[in-house]
Amino acid sequence: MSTVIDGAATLAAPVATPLEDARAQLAEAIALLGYSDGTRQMLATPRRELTVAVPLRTDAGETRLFTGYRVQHNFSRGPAKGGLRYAPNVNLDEVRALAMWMTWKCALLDVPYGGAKGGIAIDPREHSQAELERVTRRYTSEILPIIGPERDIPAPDIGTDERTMAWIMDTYSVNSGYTVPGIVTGKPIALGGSQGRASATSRGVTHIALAALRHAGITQSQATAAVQGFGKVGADAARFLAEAGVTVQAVSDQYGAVFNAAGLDIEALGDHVQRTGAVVGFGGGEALDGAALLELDVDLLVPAAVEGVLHEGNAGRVGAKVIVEGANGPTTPDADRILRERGILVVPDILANAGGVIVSYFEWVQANQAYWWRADEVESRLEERMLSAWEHVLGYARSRDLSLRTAATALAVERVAEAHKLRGLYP
Ligand SMILES: NC(=O)C1=CN([C@@H]2O[C@H](COP(=O)(O)OP(=O)(O)OC[C@H]3O[C@@H](n4cnc5c(N)ncnc54)[C@H](OP(=O)(O)O)[C@@H]3O)[C@@H](O)[C@H]2O)C=CC1
Ligand SMILES: O=C(O)CCC(=O)C(=O)O
Repeated sequence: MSTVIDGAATLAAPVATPLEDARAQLAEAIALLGYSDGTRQMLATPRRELTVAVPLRTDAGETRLFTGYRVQHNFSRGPAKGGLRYAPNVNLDEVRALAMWMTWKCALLDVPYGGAKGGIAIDPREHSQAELERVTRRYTSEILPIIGPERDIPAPDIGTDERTMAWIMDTYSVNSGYTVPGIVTGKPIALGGSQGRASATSRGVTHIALAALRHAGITQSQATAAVQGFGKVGADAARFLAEAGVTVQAVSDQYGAVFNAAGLDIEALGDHVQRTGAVVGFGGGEALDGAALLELDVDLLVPAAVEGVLHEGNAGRVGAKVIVEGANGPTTPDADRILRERGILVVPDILANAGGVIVSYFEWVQANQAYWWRADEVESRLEERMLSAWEHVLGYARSRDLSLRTAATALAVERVAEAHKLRGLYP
C-alpha cells in the first residue's frame, strides 16, 4: 500500500522545519534562564554528525543507494542515546532536531545520557525483510566508529523495531568479537531486551495523559480521546487509555482515520490493521479525514505520528482540552502560542513520551549487569519516574507562569548547562 490520501498529506504542513522549532524552543529557555548567546549556540549545535551512503543490493539484483545519518547532539551527561528512523523524508535537519529533543528528554527525566538520533531516507514498506536487514547491517557498519554502549546507543523509532535492533546488535557484536547487548535498546527479550520496553513509551504517555486529565478536572471514566498514529506508540497508547476507561473515539494512520463516538474497539482495530495494513476500512467505526481527527471535540488528543502536525493553520480549530505529545515535535511554536492563548494544556514530548528512553535506560543497565528485572519492577519504576517528572515540571511551570513545554525545556537545559559547567566546557 503506497497511496497517501489527501487529508493525511495536509497534516504535515508546518511552515518552519523541526530544527527551527527545536532551536526556537531552546532560545526561549536560554532567555528565561538568562544564559549567554554563546551557550545558546553551543546547545543549538550537535557535537558530532555523520552522513553515510548505504548501498543496497536488492532481492532483484539491482543496486540502490540510500542516505543515512547519525547525529549526536550532546554527551555532557553521558553516552548519546536515541532512536533510529526509517522513513522516505528523513533528512539531516530533522535528525538534528530529534537529537536535540533527546538531550532535553534524557536530562529532564534524569537518565544519564546525552541525545542522539539516526535515520535512513528509505520507505521500509517498499522493501523485503532481507533488504531491510542488509540496509541495517550496512548502515551499522558505516556508523560503527561512533556508536557503542559507552558512546551512543540506538533504539527503535518510526519504521524500525526490535528486529532492526537485533541486526544492529549482531553487526556490532560480530565486529567486536563478542556479544555486546548494551549497544542497542528495544531489542528482543530473548537477546537481552527488557520486559516492558516495547510498550514503555505508550505506558508513559498514558500515565501522563491520566495525570493531565486529573489536573484539568476531567474524570477519566468520562473522558474522550483521539490518537493520531497507530504504530508502536499510538496503538498501545490507545489500548492503555481504553483499558483505563477513556473512550477512544478516533484513531488515524497515514492513510486516514476511523471514528466511533461510543468508543473504538482497539483490539479489533489492531487485528484489522494486522490484516490490512491500515486503519481505513475498519468496520467498527466510520471513516474520517486524517486532518479532521486533530480538530475533534475530545478531552484528550494524543498526536503519536510525526512532527509539525499542529501548526498555525489548524491550532485555532483544535477541539481537545488536553494534548499529550506521544510524537516528537508534533506542535510548532506558533501552534504552542495559539493553544496556550486558547487555554489548551499541552504536555510536551520531552516529558510525555519519555517512557521509551526510561525503559531503554533500564534495559541498558540490565544488559550491562546481565541481571534482569521482572515486568512489574520495570513498570512501577517507569510510573514513578514519569509521575515525579510530571509533578516537577508542573510545579516549575506554575511557580513561574510558564507553559509546560517552556518549563520542561528550561529544566532540561539547566541540567545540561550545569554538566557542561562542572566539566569545564562552559564557554
Ligand atoms: N518508538 C518509541 O519508543 C518512541 C517513539 N517516539 C515518537 O513517536 C512517534 C511515533 O513513533 P512510532 O510509533 O515508534 O513509529 P511507528 O513507525 O511504529 O508508527 C508511526 C505511526 O504514525 C503513522 N503516521 C505517519 N505519518 C502520519 C500522518 N501524517 N498522519 C497520521 N499518522 C501518520 C504511521 O502510519 P502508517 O502505519 O500508515 O505508516 C504509523 O501508524 C514518532 O514521533 C517517534 O519519534 C517517541 C518516543 C519513543
Ligand atoms: O529509547 C530510546 O533510546 C530513545 C527512544 C526515542 O527515540 C525517543 O524517545 O524519541
